[in-house]
Amino acid sequence: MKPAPIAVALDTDDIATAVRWTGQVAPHVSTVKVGLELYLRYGREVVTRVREAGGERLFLDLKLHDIPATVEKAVRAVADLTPAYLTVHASGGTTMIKAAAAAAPETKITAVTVLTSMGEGDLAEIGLAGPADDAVRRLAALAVGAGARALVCSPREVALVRAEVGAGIDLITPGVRPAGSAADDQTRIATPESALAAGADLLVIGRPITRDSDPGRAAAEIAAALRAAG
Ligand SMILES: O=C(O)c1cc(=O)[nH]c(=O)n1[C@@H]1O[C@H](COP(=O)(O)O)[C@@H](O)[C@H]1O
Repeated sequence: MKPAPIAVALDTDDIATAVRWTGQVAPHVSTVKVGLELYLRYGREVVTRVREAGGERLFLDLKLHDIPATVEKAVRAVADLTPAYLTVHASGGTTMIKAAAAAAPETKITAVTVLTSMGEGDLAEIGLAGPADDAVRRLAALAVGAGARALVCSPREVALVRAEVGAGIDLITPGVRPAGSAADDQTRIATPESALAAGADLLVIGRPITRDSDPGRAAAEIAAALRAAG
């Protein structure tokens, strides 16, 4: 069976746990995501170990955001790991995103628009009053213009981002919660089925899978629900 378009967020500070989760979920999902918690502790070793455990297609979520020269060198430092996706913050601007894209031609530089944890109050506090939509749309257009080949936004903005950037750009949505699952620190959320129906290409799902007593079963259930809905 074709694996579901899900990237499981391996958010743990323990490499053995990340390897175990990967073995459990890999038969059911297309991608695994290594983020800051794991990468900052173990570096490239974790990428090797996760791949050995079956997590061949890698989403490296380092959310880079710095001056263009520094981001370019940081991207170059991990380019040989050939992640399918590598994140930068879209708010780093055009020159920074261009530098990232030039440094890793084989990887889809993935621009994070507005974090899915941010609600209207958080946005107002940093000077982005109103719903997230406008900022997400603006940052999405800027990032694609600068060479980003994938975007991260919440499931609630997928349709408007697709209308803005068209086909050919991968739209990736965290903030995914199966019905009845705790929201945790996520604010702009939707169910897996509705994120996919809205046009997402890849759903990032962490705790609803990894917190389960059987992450393999949890991933298989969400994958089956997506197949049934599609
Ligand atoms: O870039 C990301 O992956 C990301 C962007 C964003 O806006 N929101 C967001 O939650 N993420 C990541 O997606 C994952 C979501 O995990 P859960 O909330 O446990 O499903 C975490 O690893 C976050 O770092």
